[in-house]
Formats: sequence, structure tokens, C-alpha cells
Amino acid sequence: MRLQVVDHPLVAHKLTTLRDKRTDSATFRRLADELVTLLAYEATRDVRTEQADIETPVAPTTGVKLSHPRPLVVPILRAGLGMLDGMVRLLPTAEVGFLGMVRNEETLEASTYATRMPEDLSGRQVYVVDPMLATGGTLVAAIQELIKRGADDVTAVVLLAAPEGVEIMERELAGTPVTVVTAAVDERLNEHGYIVPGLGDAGDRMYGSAE
Ligand SMILES: O=P(O)(O)OC[C@H]1O[C@H](OP(=O)(O)OP(=O)(O)O)[C@H](O)[C@@H]1O
Ligand SMILES: O=c1cc[nH]c(=O)[nH]1
Ligand SMILES: [Mg+2]
Repeated sequence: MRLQVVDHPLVAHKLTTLRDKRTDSATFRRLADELVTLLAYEATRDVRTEQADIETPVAPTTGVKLSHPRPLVVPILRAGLGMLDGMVRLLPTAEVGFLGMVRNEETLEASTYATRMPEDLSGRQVYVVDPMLATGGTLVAAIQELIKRGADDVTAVVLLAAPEGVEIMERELAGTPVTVVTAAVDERLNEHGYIVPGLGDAGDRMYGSAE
């Protein structure tokens, strides 16, 4: 597994406002959208392209376009939905699959409540989006499912990661073609499995408490 922390002043600035507990839901959603666009720029550096012959108004020339098969973007519901638009804005040809997953707040175990993705992902580049990599349980299970379906290149785009989650990913996904792109790796997890300093519950901050 490869880890890439995007070190950029615009990313750091937006992340600081996102973390701030006074930031309201509408602003939080806008910042998450802006941040994923900046992270996606780095995350798609190896997106597959093919040669494209075109004519400008002046002369014929050769450029590139995104290859087939199309990349797949998979937001992990709920909070990952807030990163979907920003991702597909940069990858306009992408197909979108959905994974609904929730972490049990007592046991911290992730479970899947909805899956809508192609059965066969062989030869596909897949971009999973979820704002938080905490214990890593959610992302490891999501990526194992993608690899089981044949995905041969998976990039997870997260806003924040905990060192504990990164370590689990490295252990559980050793030897797999996985990259994690994040705006920051924070200090640690607290006793409730929340990232410190983090930003709280990303899903609740975007959409309100689901209770
Ligand atoms: O790394 P982990 O310890 O597994 O935790 C991370 C997961 O927790 C959050 O989702 P949550 O379960 O709160 O669901 P939600 O998006 O519906 O709020 C977050 O969006 C991740 O999916
Ligand atoms: O800090 C955390 C950890 C898991 N899920 C969140 O939304 N926030
Ligand atoms: Mg949540």
C-alpha cells in the first residue's frame, strides 16, 4: 500500500475550517467538495489514458483522453457521498458504484448495508471516497470487496487519517495495488475510535445525526 499526504497550503487552509466545530453543515459540505477536488488532482495522477488524435482550429495534433474501461468511483455512504461530486467533476467519464457501510459505535466494527457496483471489476481503476480513515475497518472491508471483484488498481481518497488506521491498512492490504491519498494524518484515535484532533463525526456534520 502507498500513502500520499497532500501537502499544500490551500488544502491545509480548507481543512482547518472543516475541523472547526463552529463550521455549519452547508459550509462543511462546500469545503469537503472543494478539498476532494484538490486531493483528486493528486489521486488521479496515474489515471489511465490513451492517445487521441484531434484537430485544433489551426492544425492536427495528438493528445490524450481517459481510457476504457472507465474508472469507477465508489463513495462509502453516508459521508462519502459528500465527496462524490468533486470526484466526478474531475473524472467526467467515470462510472459510479455505491457502498453503504456503518461502523458500530460500541464495537467499532464496520458492516455493509447496501452494495450497488458491477460484479466484475477486472481491469478497472477504482477510486473509493470516504472522509475518514479511523480504525481502518471500513476501508479495509470496502477495498477487500473491490479486489475480490477483480479491481487491479484502487485509490482511496480520504480527508483525514489516523496513524492506527494507516497501520491496519498497511498490514491487511500488504501486497495489493492500493494507494491512500489524504489531506492529513492526525495524532491518534481516542477511546471512542474518533480521530484526534479530527473533525468529529463526518456524516453527522454533513447531514445531521441519523438517530
Ligand atoms: O475507519 P473506521 O473506524 O471504520 O471509521 C471510518 C468510518 O466511520 C464513518 O462512517 P460512519 O460509520 O459514521 O457512517 P456515516 O457515514 O453514515 O456517518 C466514516 O465516514 C467512515 O466510513
Ligand atoms: O473521527 C471519526 C472517526 C470515525 N468516523 C468519523 O466520522 N469520525
Ligand atoms: Mg458517521
